[in-house]
Amino acid sequence: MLEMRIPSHQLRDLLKLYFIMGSQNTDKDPRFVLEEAIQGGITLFQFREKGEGAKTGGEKEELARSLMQLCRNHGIPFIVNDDIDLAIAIDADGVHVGQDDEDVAAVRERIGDKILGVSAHTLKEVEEAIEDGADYLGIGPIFPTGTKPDAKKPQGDTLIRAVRKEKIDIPIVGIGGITAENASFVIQSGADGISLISAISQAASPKESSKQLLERIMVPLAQN
Ligand SMILES: Cc1ncsc1CCOP(=O)(O)O
Ligand SMILES: C=C1C=NC(C)=NC1=N
Ligand SMILES: [Mg+2]
Repeated sequence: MLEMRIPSHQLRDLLKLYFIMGSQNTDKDPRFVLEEAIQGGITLFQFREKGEGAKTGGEKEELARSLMQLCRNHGIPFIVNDDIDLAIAIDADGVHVGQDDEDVAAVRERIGDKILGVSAHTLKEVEEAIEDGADYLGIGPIFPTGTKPDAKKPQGDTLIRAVRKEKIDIPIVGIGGITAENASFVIQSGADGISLISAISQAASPKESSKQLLERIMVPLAQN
């Protein structure tokens, strides 16, 4: 059937509480963690099986399918990080790519109208990503993070504010070291949501942590 790119307002709602996880980000069963996070109110999920201890090949695909099913049971879109082949093979709802991954325009060509997220660290990268067909941007790291060893220098809200100052209103999610304590700061900078890994994947209760994060951003979101 005729498909179309997701409308920005719909995507903004999805980006509110964007949980990202791979099996390497938790000592628990990732399926349990995701189910809890969904119960706690996450609005979008990204499967990011990458780095030390990550699964590969068939094991990775099997976990992806299992986590995607949990999302599908609750109407949560399922995004795959970096691995375009996997995203297409399992018919995921979208992909997220970084600056060192496949060329964004080429990815857009391959995935059709699926959701396409791009990481950006400078205004130039922001403008290029938009030109190449990105639906949303992941901007960060906002704060220091221990989760991504090769993360760039933390930039606070500088770039998000600069983008909004340029009247560029593409959906934006902040990322990097985000917790319940600093979540509102990210929204106040002009982001449409927060994306994070350890604040939920390493929480004693992923469900309670998700709930608390959502509570912390509701008011700031209403003021944007
Ligand atoms: C994938 C990624 N990109 C920039 S920082 C980061 C890791 C975010 O993990 P955490 O939310 O645990 O800081
Ligand atoms: C690096 C990333 C930046 N932003 C998002 C949303 N996901 C990522 N994997
Ligand atoms: Mg990447």
